[in-house]
Amino acid sequence: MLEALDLKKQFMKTKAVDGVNLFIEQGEIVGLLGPNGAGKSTTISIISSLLSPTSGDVRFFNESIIKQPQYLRKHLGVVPQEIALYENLTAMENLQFFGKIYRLSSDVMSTKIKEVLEIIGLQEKQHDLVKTFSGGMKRRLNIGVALLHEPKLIFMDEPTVGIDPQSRKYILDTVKRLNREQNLTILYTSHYMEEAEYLCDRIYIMDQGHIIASGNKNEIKGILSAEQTVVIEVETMEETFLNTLKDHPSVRQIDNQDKSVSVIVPREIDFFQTIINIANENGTILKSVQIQPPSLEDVFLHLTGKGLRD
Ligand SMILES: Nc1ncnc2c1ncn2[C@@H]1O[C@H](COP(=O)(O)OP(=O)(O)OP(=O)(O)O)[C@@H](O)[C@H]1O
Repeated sequence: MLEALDLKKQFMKTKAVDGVNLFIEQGEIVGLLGPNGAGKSTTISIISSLLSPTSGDVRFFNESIIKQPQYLRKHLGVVPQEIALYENLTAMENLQFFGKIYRLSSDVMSTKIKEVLEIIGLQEKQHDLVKTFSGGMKRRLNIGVALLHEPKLIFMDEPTVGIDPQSRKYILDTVKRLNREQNLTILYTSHYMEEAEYLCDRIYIMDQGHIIASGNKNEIKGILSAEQTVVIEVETMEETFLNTLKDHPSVRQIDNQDKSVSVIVPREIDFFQTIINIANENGTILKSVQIQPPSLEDVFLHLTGKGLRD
């Protein structure tokens, strides 16, 4: 359906996008994941035809969108990272305003607005001013605007940033439902690996302008198939415990959050006794030690050396 071929975008000295190749098949939910500044938003702007690449091409149903963006624009909905709504208008007035921009006839507009309000669950708030909405409700309306002209393809740029867990779940379930029931194709960018695990058929992981891994969830986790994650919960921990683990020759990666430490070590190694010894020698009281298969977050850490939310 859509293909990006060797995309590059340079802003002065910054190579924001540096040779990105990706494709999206009809009916898929594709994840584009990466930390801040990885180049996700720039990639989305280019493949939405809002920004020209320094070089490379984007094809929508085999036609270059760089020469002919109109066909893509007709069939594409974009949910931008920044909320793009009029605060002093009601939800209904916002939808009507954007409906006019899409040049919907008044009959089509009222049917579509009704449908969209139901999808985003804001029927009861349709006459309320947007400035009275919570962050989650604004995000939902932002999605509603992108659905008005019945797009075939939708790009969502971190639609769950900064909202409460209930709205987040609502948005994730709406994305799944739109894909399943309306065969909407979705490109979804996020910092959250668990969202990608829940939603996406295929995933691209991006860092510093490059795609550093791609595939379905199992293929990506397979990158760490020779390794295991040991999750250590502690009652109390001395700094030397962490430092000794960090310096241990079998430890490939270590991540510490509060009273939990997770280390990636080769699968064939029995690390259990080693951890107990290091804890005893460094005044650390263990609560539990568990061995887990690698998560997508572990793969990310392994590939980039940093957490997705760093
Ligand atoms: N208009 C611009 N002018 C100059 N530099 C830019 C511009 N837009 C983006 N950049 C730089 O390009 C790089 C990639 O930015 P981009 O916003 O695409 O990343 P991102 O992965 O979407 O990050 P985030 O998750 O924070 O939105 C960053 O170093 C950013 O500072």
